Amino acid sequence: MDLPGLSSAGQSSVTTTTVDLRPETEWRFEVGLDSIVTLKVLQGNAEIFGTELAVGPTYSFTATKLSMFTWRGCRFEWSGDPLAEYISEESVMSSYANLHFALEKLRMQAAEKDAYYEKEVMKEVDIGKFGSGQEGEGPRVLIIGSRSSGKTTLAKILTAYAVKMGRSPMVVSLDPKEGMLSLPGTISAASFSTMMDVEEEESWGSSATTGPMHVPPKNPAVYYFGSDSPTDNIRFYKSLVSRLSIAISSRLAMDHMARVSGCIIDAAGIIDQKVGYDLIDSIVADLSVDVIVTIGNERLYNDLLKRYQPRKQITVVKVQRSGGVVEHDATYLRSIQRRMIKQYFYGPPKTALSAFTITADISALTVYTRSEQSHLVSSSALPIGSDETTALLSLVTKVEVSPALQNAILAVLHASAKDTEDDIAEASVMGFVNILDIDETKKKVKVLMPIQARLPSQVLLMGSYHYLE
Ligand SMILES: Nc1ncnc2c1ncn2[C@@H]1O[C@H](COP(=O)(O)OP(=O)(O)OP(=O)(O)O)[C@@H](O)[C@H]1O
Repeated sequence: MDLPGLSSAGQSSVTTTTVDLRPETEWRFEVGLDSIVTLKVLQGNAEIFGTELAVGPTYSFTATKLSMFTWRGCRFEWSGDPLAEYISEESVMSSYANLHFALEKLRMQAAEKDAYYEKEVMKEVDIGKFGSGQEGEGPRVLIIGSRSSGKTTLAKILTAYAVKMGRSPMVVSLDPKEGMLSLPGTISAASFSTMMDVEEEESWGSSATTGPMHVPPKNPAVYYFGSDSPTDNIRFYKSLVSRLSIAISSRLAMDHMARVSGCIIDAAGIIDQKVGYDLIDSIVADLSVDVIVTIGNERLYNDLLKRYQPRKQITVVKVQRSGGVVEHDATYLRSIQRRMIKQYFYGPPKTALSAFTITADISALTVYTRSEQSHLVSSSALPIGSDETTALLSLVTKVEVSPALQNAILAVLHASAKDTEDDIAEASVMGFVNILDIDETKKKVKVLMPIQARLPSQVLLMGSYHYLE
């Protein structure tokens, strides 16, 4: 019998589907921006991109494309309105697991050497010198493939498996359009020692540059490139990768666990022979890469093999592309980026934050943007004897705080207004703000911040991202 006012008539019933997933198969599903899919593992073991799901709790997903894989089989139930869902028997997970074990072997060797060095050599060595390329360092793995080949997914799987074995790999995202633990437009690195949040797969979970969170935040080193593709300004991009590599080396020098765990580097999908190979070269050199993994591209694999195999310390391997990888079109990418920006200020649905607005004097802010790369001065136009690099325009240029900045997302830099442009171009990111309003008459600017605080630095870097609620 229905209670008055609580009639079941007209209620939409939620259909739950129970599925038995056979060993070494995966359930792939896509969830749209405005829908939710929930799933619960009832028995057996299941993981999403290497991170294990617990038996019992309900996980919910929105705006994502994922695969739940099982090694030994599982029973689960799901409900909701996915854009697509199917079971695939053709998983590439065992080849990814083999790659993980090969890397693990290198980590074990590194740990042995590191223990010897810690004991025998460290007494006499300044710890600051014990950085990149030294004995006792785990593998530095660079993942390369064409766009939508599953690079980020492989990076997540290798990270999750390493963490499961008690490692703390330094994960490096060099793909600005994705923004690992940060906003789109950034490149970043963070040591991962705890499980990833499977419900926040697209952004690798939360970071300390976001507001307060329910899972322990990672503390990434972040640099702001300001747009989606490294080719938008190769010179600035390369300079930031160099800066990031210095930050990584100094973090590794201080962290024994991260040092022997090595680095997992997710590159942007630029692999054409002209710009792409040059970029790969500079990443390999800057980040002292010693293992290159190519995904599903025979020509790329062979080209890189020829290029790097003769250098004995670099190993080039290939793995298959998963048939489950879904291409992100431009509209989807923009929606995901918009969602990441919104969550940065307002929190994810399960931990809503109250963003905070402050008003500042226009004169108090110093805003920069990266210089156009077309400003590069040709050496033939330089006076005889001058060096091209010293004659280049600075990588960043000051911009007026004007209504053109309305809705812009600005990176708050670890910098002071007195710093030179060269210092500003190398500064890392503390967090982000959103310009809500600029009143030129009153000379005031309204700024949205993720937490209630004073603006921690008045030096801001503008990119191409805007946000309007
Ligand atoms: N086996 C799978 N089943 C379902 N979805 C998958 C699978 N593997 C990857 N995906 C999804 O496919 C999308 C693209 O994968 P991913 O981001 O790893 O590729 P990428 O090579 O890094 O892409 P890009 O070149 O755009 O950076 C992601 O949304 C990811 O979650």
